[in-house]
Amino acid sequence: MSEQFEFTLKATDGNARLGAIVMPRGEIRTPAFMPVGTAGTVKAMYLDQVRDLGADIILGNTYHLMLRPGAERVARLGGLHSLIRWQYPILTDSGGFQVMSLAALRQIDEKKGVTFKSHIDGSVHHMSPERSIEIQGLLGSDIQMQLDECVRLPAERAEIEKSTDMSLRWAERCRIAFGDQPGKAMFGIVQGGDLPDLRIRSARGLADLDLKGYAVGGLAVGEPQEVMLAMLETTLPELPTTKPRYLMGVGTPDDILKSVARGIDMFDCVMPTRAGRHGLAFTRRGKVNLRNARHAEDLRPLDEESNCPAARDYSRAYLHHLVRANESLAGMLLTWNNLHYYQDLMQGIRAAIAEGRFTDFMAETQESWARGDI
Ligand SMILES: CNc1nc2c(CC[C@H]3O[C@@H](OC)[C@H](O)[C@@H]3OC)c3nc(N)[nH]c(=O)c3cc2[nH]1
Repeated sequence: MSEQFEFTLKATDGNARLGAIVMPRGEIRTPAFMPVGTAGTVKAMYLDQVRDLGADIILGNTYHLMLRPGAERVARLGGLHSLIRWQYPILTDSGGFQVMSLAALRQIDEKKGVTFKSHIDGSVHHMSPERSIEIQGLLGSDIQMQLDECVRLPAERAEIEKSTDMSLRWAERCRIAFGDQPGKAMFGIVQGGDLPDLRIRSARGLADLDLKGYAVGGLAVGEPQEVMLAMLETTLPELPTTKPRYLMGVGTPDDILKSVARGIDMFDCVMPTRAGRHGLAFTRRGKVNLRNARHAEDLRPLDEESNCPAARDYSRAYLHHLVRANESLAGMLLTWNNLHYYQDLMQGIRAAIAEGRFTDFMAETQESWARGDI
């Protein structure tokens, strides 16, 4: 395996970027959608299916994996890649976000980091910036995220400023803890809430650390889409064009199109997998809720023109039955359909940027959704 992490910008179309990250475990074509594999599995999917759909990289999550099976245990078992049988790149989040959204009894101390009780068994855990990087190393993560604090919106300026400045200092500690690991990368995470001056301060502070990549955090936390997009327009010009930009937790297909148009290279979101488990299908003609009784005797497939068997070969009537019966196969087929739809969208985005027709592609895609599900 080569010891490199090389991002190449191949083409631009407006602010939309076509690129690739070459790493020892494989190449990541950007704009990329990264399926979420929080606890070492992309729920309801076999990982060779995930790969066949076009995923170049999947996500793992430090918070979940440190609690179960445990970071040291994963290391003793040979690391995440061999344990879950995924030989390609893995990006792991640092755990801060899940601590704030899942754990009980959370305390944040700038020096010590976060102290929290496991939502699984109530055990108490401490995670400093250094420990988060150590855990991600034990997991064998290829792209590691700094420990940060993601401020929920709406929030007071004072709270956002204090948290953003602390996350910036934690980025420096994580960079030191990460050290020099050829072929791996540590990304900083831009915070700043919905305040442009703090977004700029955070982005410039991280840019000064000369990291291998930059995530835009603190978004997709309930703010309106226009606020998210405005923060991208404020933040992205402050980040180096030669490094990948990753918008955390985003998003719907429409979010992705509009964020690519503003210069984002990487996305992750539980939407396609979680929605699939709840009976919701993403299609070229918009979303279809298979729980709805109108599908009960509809023998049409989700999309007769799709090359995904889950979209092409099963009737809506059968999918409706499976969803209503809460059968495992419902989540399996709809997750398969949804991840196929997302990766097909990303492939269409990459081709459109390469051919200088991204604006038309975006408009045609949005019009197709608007025509609705005939
Ligand atoms: C949904 N919106 C959203 N998610 C977010 C996540 C979790 C993504 C992580 O959460 C898991 O998916 C639920 C995935 O494992 C992913 O890993 C990177 C964030 N993580 C960090 N460290 N900092 C942020 O500012 C942040 C913002 C987010 N906004």
